[in-house]
Amino acid sequence: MDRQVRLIGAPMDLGADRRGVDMGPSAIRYAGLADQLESAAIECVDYGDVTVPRPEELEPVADESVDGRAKYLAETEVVCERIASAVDSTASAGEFPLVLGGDHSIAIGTVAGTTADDIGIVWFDAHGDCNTPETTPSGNVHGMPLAAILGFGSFADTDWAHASNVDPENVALVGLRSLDEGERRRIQESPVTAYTMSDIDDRGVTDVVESALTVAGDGTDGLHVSLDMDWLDPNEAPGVGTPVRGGVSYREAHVAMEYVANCDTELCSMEVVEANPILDTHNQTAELACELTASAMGKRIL
Ligand SMILES: NC(=[NH2+])NCCC[C@H](N)C(=O)O
Ligand SMILES: [Mn+2]
Ligand SMILES: [Mn+2]
Repeated sequence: MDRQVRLIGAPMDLGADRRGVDMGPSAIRYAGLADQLESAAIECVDYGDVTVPRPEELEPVADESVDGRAKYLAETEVVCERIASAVDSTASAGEFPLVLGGDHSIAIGTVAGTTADDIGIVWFDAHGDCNTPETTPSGNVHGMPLAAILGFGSFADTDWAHASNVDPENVALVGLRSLDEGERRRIQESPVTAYTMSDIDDRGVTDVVESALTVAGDGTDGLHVSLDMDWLDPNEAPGVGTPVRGGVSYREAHVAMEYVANCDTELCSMEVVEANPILDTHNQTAELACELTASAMGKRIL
């Protein structure tokens, strides 16, 4: 990374069922992200956290049916606008925005803040995150951010979420192994490219990640990388709210991030999400989040 990295904390937990993921940014900082970047000669400055309302402070939503379909969507919009503005001013200052989650709903804000005309996205996740308020089984917005960014279902008219600079043709999901029925159909019907864990089993992680980077980088002028810690196997990353067996290994995750760092298309933003210290073992998941982002920023073994 040739630009200074600006850390933006997004202590967001309104999109997930489990409390504690709001402590992700502190846990990742505590694990030593700034030091790791600096030891790899990557300059780093900490912007602090964007403000997120706590669920206890919020008025219960009167219309239960709306609330049930996408919980805290109005509050998510407010938080995502704050994240977008932090990302936008970071990019405008010539720095690189690295957003620390928080649950995955924050990705809507990161992408909304990107300044490139055409961006591609690589989404490393066990889940598709392509539910809409119409298909969600849980009502949790962290299961919907990619659908929101791509304007699926009723997200088509939400201009705070639906990103005009992202063509679904330039979006690749990597590592899928848990899909709800509605999002499975949505992914099959859309031009998004999805690589499941079976593809990684068959082809190996480097081949899959190379293809994903080509999908996202071809004809675009910026690359956004979204790293959900539940992409990894729960043995490596136990501190996540929605763990799914059969994820990538420690080394597979590192090599994937090294490929991200070497990609020809310029990286324009990244977020690392879903690390939840309450569910973790000795901060193992946040430490891994920190190591993997350092690899994506260009840290090397030798
Ligand atoms: N970012 C995540 N961890 N998402 C998990 C989503 C789980 C499930 N598919 C749902 O929509 O509720
Ligand atoms: Mn996930
Ligand atoms: Mn996710």
